[in-house]
Amino acid sequence: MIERLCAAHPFGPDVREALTALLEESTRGVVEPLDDDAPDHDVWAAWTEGQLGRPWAEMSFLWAESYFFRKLLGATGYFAPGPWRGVDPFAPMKRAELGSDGTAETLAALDSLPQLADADRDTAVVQAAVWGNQADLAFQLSTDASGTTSGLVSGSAEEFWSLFGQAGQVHLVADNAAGELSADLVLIDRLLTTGRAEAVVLHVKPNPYYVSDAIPNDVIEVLHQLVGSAGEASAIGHRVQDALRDGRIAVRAHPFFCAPREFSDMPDDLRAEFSSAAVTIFKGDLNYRRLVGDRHWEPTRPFADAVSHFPSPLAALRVLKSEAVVGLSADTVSSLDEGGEAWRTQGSHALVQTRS
Ligand SMILES: O=P(O)(O)OC[C@@]1(O)O[C@H](CO)[C@@H](O)[C@@H]1O
Repeated sequence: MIERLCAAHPFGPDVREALTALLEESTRGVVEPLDDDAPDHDVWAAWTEGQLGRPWAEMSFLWAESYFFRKLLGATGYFAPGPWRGVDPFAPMKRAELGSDGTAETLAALDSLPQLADADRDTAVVQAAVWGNQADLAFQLSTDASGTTSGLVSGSAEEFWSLFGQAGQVHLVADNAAGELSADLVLIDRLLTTGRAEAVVLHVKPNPYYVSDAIPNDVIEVLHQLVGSAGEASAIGHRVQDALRDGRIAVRAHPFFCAPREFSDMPDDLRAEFSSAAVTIFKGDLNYRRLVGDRHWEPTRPFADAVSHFPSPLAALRVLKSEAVVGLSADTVSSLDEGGEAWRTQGSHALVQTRS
C-alpha cells in the first residue's frame, strides 16, 4: 500500500522516509506515540493509553489497523503545514475507481430502475448497496479478495425494508467512497422518495482511513459524478443535491468513526444521536466488526445479542472480509464450511442483518 502511495504521489524524501519508518515500526517495532501536532492529539492520547512501547504484533487487529492509518496521515503531512496538508493520500485510488468502467456501468444500470415494480426496485437498490461494499482497496490489497459474489449468507432485502415503519430520521454510517458511496446515495434517495425517511444523516469519516473510506469531499465527488452523468443516475444526483440543500440530508463526520474502538464504546453525544434514529444502517466490514465486536464469536450467536448495546433499530449491510460473524444458522455455517472456501474473508459472501 505504501509503495502504491509513493507511486501515486510525488512525495519528497522526508515523507518517503516517514512512510518507511512507519512500515518498519508497524511490522517489526513497538507502538510509538504520534509525532505530529494534529488537533486530535488528546483523543488519541486516550486511545493509545497503555499501548505505547508494546510490540505492534501484540495489538488487536482493530486497534493496530486504525492506529496505522492515523500514523500514515502523520507521515504524509496531512496535518502539518506544507504542500500535503489536508491532501487525501488515497484520493488517486478513489478517483480511479470513481472514473472506472465498472462505476460507469453501475451508473448506467440505474436506468433500469424506473421500469421496475416498486418491490423489485427496493430489492435492486439494497442489493447494489450491499455489493457496492465489495470494492474496497484496503481489502483488495489483501490476498483473499476473490471478486466473485456467492450471495447472501443471512437476511434479505425484504428483511431490510421490513425494518421501516413510521417515517423518521434514518442514519447511514457509510464505508467506502466511489462505487459504494454512489450506491449509498441511491439507497438514500430511495428512502426519501418512498417516504421511509423524513430525513437522512450520512455519517462519513473525518479523515482518510482504510484507503477507500469516504470523507466529506468524497460525497461531493460522487454527487458531482451522479449529477454530471445521464438518465436515472443524473436524476438521482439532482434529487440528492436538492435534499442536501434543503436539509433533508445532512452529512456528519464524528471523530469516533476513525477510533480504534468498537461501537459499544461510542461517546455519549454520538449515542444520543443514534438514540433518536428511526433506523441506523451500517455499511461494510469494518463497521460490522465494530458493531458486533471484533471477536471469534460463535457464528450462530444471535445478531440481536451482539448489538444489544445499540440504542435503536439497525441494519448491517456487509460483504464478509474478516473472521467476525454472528447471526448465522448452524446449517448455513456447516454448508459454508463444507464448501472449502474462505467464505469469511474472501469477499465473496455478504449479509443483511437487522434488529428492530
Ligand atoms: O469496511 P470495509 O471497507 O468493507 O472493509 C475494510 C476491511 O475489510 O479491510 C481490512 C483488511 O485490510 C479489514 O480489516 C477491514 O475490515
